[in-house]
Amino acid sequence: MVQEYGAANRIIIAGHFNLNFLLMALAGLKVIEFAGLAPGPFAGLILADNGASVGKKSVAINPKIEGGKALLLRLISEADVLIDPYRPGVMERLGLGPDVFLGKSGLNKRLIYARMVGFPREGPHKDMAGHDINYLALSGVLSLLPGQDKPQPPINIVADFAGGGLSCAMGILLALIDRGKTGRGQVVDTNMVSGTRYVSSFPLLGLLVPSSSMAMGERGSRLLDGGAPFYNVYTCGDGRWISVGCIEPAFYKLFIEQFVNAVPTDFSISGWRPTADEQYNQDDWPKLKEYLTRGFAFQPRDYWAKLFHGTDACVLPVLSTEEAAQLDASASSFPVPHPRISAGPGRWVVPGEDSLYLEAGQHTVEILAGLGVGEAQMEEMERTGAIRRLPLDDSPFSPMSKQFTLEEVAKHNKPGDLWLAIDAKVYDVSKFMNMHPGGLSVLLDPEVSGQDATEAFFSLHRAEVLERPQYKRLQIGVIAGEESTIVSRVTGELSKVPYAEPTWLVEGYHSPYFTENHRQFQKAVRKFVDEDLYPEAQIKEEDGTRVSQEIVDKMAALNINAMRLGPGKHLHGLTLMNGLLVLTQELTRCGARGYGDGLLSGMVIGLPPVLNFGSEELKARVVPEVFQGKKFISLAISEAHAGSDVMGLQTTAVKSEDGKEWIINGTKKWITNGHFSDYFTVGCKTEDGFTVILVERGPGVETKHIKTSYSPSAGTAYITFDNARAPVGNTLGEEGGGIFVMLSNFNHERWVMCCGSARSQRSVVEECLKWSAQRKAFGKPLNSMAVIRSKMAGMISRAESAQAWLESITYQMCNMSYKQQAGKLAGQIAFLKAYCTSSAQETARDAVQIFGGRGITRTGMGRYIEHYHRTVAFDALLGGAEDVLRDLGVRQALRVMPKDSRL
Ligand code: HEM
Repeated sequence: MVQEYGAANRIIIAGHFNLNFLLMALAGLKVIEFAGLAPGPFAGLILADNGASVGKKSVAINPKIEGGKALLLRLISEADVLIDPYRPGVMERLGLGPDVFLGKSGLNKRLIYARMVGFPREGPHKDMAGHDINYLALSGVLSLLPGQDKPQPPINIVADFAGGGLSCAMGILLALIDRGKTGRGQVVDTNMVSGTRYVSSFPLLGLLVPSSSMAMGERGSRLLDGGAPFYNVYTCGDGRWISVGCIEPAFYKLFIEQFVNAVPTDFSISGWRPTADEQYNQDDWPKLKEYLTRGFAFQPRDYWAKLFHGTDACVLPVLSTEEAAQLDASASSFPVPHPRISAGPGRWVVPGEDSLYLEAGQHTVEILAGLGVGEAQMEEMERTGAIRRLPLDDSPFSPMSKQFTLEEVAKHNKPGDLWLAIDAKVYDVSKFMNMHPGGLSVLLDPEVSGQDATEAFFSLHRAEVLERPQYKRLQIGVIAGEESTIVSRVTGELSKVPYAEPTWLVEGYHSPYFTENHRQFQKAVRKFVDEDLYPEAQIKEEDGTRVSQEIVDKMAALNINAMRLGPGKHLHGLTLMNGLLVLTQELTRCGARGYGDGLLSGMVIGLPPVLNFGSEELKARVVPEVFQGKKFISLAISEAHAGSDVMGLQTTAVKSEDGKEWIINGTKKWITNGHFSDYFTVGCKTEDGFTVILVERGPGVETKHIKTSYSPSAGTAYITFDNARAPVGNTLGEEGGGIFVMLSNFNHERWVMCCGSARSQRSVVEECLKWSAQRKAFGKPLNSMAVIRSKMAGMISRAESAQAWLESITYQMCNMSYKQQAGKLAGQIAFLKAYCTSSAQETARDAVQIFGGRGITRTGMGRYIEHYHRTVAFDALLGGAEDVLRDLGVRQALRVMPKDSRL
């Protein structure tokens, strides 16, 4: 079926019907991209990255069939932009040319009809096939490019992506601006030959100016094409490369003097050594080139990179793509969209693994359903060939409906024709086998190829592997008469594994604290976590980008943001979902520690001082927009100089001469969410002692990412305040009374951390129980060994006692005022937090022992355990280090010791 659909008939829709990306530049824009080769999708990607969609969706429609064409007309009539990547005439022949939409009685006069062809639309090559290299050739630009004997193409970057895709996207943006003024759409015409010439304007114009570097010399002998020795790439001692680009005499001087110093003193080219003032003496260039070529070979690349780092010598290492990805703040292998637009820093959606594999027709059902096309109509259209949709599990077209016997499967046991059965499902891995991350040989093993490989599979993969779309579609049917028995995560449901849920959620147990309402509430939050939060958390923890605005908006709509601050006046008038403990514990289940903190934990600890100690005017301005997820806040207390020791802080705030503003100077470190915060609740040293002030991002406030052991998704920042200003009205609490502001905050912060820690210990218990049951060692399941069971006993006891103590303290909190809590519970909470985090570390260590090598591997079976173990120390430090808290607890107790007590 797939093959019947030629490229010209497939449609990619980069647009979503119900999106609400208010903060992104192209929010709500619906783009229809007819599937083509690289440049069209790139133009679509640029639009999608800026808000036109959450990633692309694919619908497969055949426009040559009656119903298909009608559908297309409808879709395009509702679109803002259409991207046509076909040769001239194709769209017209399909009856979908620009006139149909933009003409006199056109169907969509606001449509921006972007067309992209290789050769100029009117020229002599217009009907010919071609590729990047041909467009480059015809543009004249290829003749300028370096390469021995003949020019070499610089992959397909210039014509396809710069001259084609990028130009096309720019044309669309220009047309959108124009539409904003006139209300009318128009045709945007891009061809890659002219586009290439345009992006090459400067070199091409340079050729016309006799004195320019482009006009001097032949290809390969010019300033920027490898001719100049000081603008070149050299191979270093370790075989890696370094780039040199010091064109300006001042930069060259810096470079050459340092270089000559770095090579052995007796090194020369037959007695010749370069000098700083002979840079442009072309007669010396061959000698200079040889000098640099041999000179760079004395040392490895990174030696040179370090030597010139931070200087103006313009010498930088040629990084591999992997190294370059690491340098990116997000350390993402997927390039982050560019340019960044300050209105929404980092608020784009980086495609996850799923959207890297877009299959024609993957979203046909979703998109047509959005148009109101019913199942019966879709079925009919599929029958006539007007549409193609990918099978869905529960549709009659699902592979579930195709049945095979194990004997039939066994016939497909060779390279190129390889099937296997896993958990009563049949997979055709013929095409996948060469890409299998575990290698080809394991799949060709006689015990596996054509066989029921369930046991082999589950001892090496997490069940969720088969749920990823790119693997799910390998399934071609089921084994007749057999039923799947393996359950991985059942979205929204409680786990059946013992101790995987707190007792109040387990059937047959009772609780003095929780009611049916709480259970209902838990169910609602779990659904949100499993369906929306978990998938995004897994992607973003890896790619390091922050929580999406879509999730923030959803949490705002559910009033989750407001609820996370616990009971109080701020909840008045909001649609309430009860139970902060429940909420916090469920959110922890997103299973991604950095992302979890990125999920506005800055608000959880940074906003209460505003709520409880801010002026009415300040609260009215700040609180609603933070709850609505429009602005972000963080708590900025700790410094490189002082962490748990609040009185040792060095950031100062002094009043301006007119007494109206605070002027703040100093630095803050490890500020969760700081990198994307608009507000900072800052602890400052003032004349009267310690004062907390709300500072808004503005002049004098800079934030930098700190690379910690968890994901940059948390936005952990180093903040500098250089004469930053805040109105005196932004003071939280009394001047000099900061310690009281913080004390009431500490209880809340620590208690929240206990909720998270107790819940994640439980998740580790679940992982270990499952793994020790399915993993065989020495011929028996791991859990048949007493040492393993003993470790499990410790883990379970710790998780249960943390939860029980937490529930008891929470009950006390519910029945005490903040003031009473400060007196009676600060010590209890401090002890609990220290207990939670120390037991968490013990549990993490034991879990790694149980998982073995997998427990230190970031992908595969042990990935949660690896993640947990790597990030568990955060809790033990944030909100007060363990020893400090324990001591605080004892000191609090000593304070209330009866003076007259004797043994
Ligand atoms: C539809 C079938 C299969 C799919 C989609 C699949 C997919 C994968 C993936 C994604 C990985 C990377 C590890 C991870 O991230 O979890 C992997 C690893 C591996 N696979 Fe498969 N696999 C399949 C079948 C099998 C079978 C039947 C075997 C039989 C022995 C096998 C043996 C392995 C091995 C040995 C590894 C390396 C495990 C490690 O590094 O610990 N795979 N596979």
